[in-house]
Amino acid sequence: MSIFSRLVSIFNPRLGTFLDPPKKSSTDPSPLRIGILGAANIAPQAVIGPASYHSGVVVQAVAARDENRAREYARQHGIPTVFKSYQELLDSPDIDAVYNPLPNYHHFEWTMKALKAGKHVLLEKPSSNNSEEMRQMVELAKEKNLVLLEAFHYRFHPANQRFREIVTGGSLGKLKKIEIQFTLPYRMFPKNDIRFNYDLGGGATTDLGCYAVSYCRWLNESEPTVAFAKAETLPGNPKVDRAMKVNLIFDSPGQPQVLAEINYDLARPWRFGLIPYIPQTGIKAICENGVAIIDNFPGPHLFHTITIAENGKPKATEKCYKFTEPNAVGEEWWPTYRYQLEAFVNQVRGRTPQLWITGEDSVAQMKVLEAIYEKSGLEPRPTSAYMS
Ligand SMILES: NC(=O)C1=CN([C@@H]2O[C@H](COP(=O)(O)OP(=O)(O)OC[C@H]3O[C@@H](n4cnc5c(N)ncnc54)[C@H](OP(=O)(O)O)[C@@H]3O)[C@@H](O)[C@H]2O)C=CC1
Ligand SMILES: O=C1OC[C@@H](O)[C@H](O)[C@H]1O
Repeated sequence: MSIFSRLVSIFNPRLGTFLDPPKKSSTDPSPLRIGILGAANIAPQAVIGPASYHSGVVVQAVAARDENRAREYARQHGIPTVFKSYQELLDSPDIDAVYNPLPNYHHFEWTMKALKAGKHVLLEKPSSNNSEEMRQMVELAKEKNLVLLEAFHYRFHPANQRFREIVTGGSLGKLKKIEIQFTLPYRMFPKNDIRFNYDLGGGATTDLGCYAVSYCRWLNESEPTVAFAKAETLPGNPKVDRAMKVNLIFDSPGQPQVLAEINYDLARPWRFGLIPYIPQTGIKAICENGVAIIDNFPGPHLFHTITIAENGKPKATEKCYKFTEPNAVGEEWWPTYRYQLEAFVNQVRGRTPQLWITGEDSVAQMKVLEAIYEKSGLEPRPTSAYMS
């Protein structure tokens, strides 16, 4: 245990355990063997860490464009096998499932190739660069009877499920308006980050906006129209949205119209050019009889508060790190990604996961992202050259 996690443990045992989780005491005799495409920054958080305390999974291999990079990454993260290329990993009979955290433009090609090679795929968000790409991936996964999951990890965490239950559960009345902020300060990502690269499918909409859109669609369980979308771009980078303000309208028969006001920014300029703003990651749901707020919806395992202000009642707050149902799986310190991995493995193994994101959901999601780019006047993200 590092000195840092020891110190954290003293003040917050839950966070301390999250930082230094107990290793699994045993591994299933035939665990799901995951291969990672690319020595990606996000993989330790999203898969390698969570797999280290999931008895049904091992991270078996990594492949990178540069073999030495893959070797170093494997050494750092204790991954037993290194492949010289992504295709070599896909061709291996020792890999059952693939985690695809490549830049968005490459999601389609390498997911299609993985499915063709008979591998299940955990695919990073956004699933693709457009709905046609995702439609083809979903079709192939179905044809091959393989699992394909867009990694919207936030949905699997009890805090977000609890927030949705509060908003849609009835006592606050019907939902009328949603406000979402997802902003990160300037310099959080370097200028050459994949997020600012049009050819790789970058942009604030594909990177951050996708969460906001996904959340609103989940709360409404219907598809919106894009009423307004105004982009801000970086100097010299006119095709990439640094930030965007978006209004979505959900108009379901028999329901009040719901307006979603969304604001996201990948590099929010500093106050007076000197002081970085802290990240904003909050959602406010305004209903007929009150308001509910969740802060930190993308990373509720680190911290979060759900605030409920029902008309005529004192304001209440809740925290929800664990499901309360008697047979529910999970620990207070589990991150969103661990809950997601649980669902992915259950689905592959033919056990019903507690929550799932269907391929159809991910296709519809991409339609909204396309519509946002269209409304804003920015070009659509480029379709993969691998598209037949
Ligand atoms: N679920 C979540 O919480 C998060 C999800 N993401 C998603 O994960 C994906 C990867 O993000 P992140 O880990 O930050 O990205 P990285 O910058 O770490 O890139 C991931 C991999 O993409 C490959 N790559 C990088 N640049 C290029 C390029 N110019 N051309 C071709 N391939 C390239 C590299 O593979 P190689 O090692 O083989 O060279 C790299 O390891 C994105 O889709 C992003 O949206 C990102 C962060 C959080
Ligand atoms: O969760 C996230 O937060 C930061 C983003 O840039 C990243 O891509 C996203 O998935």
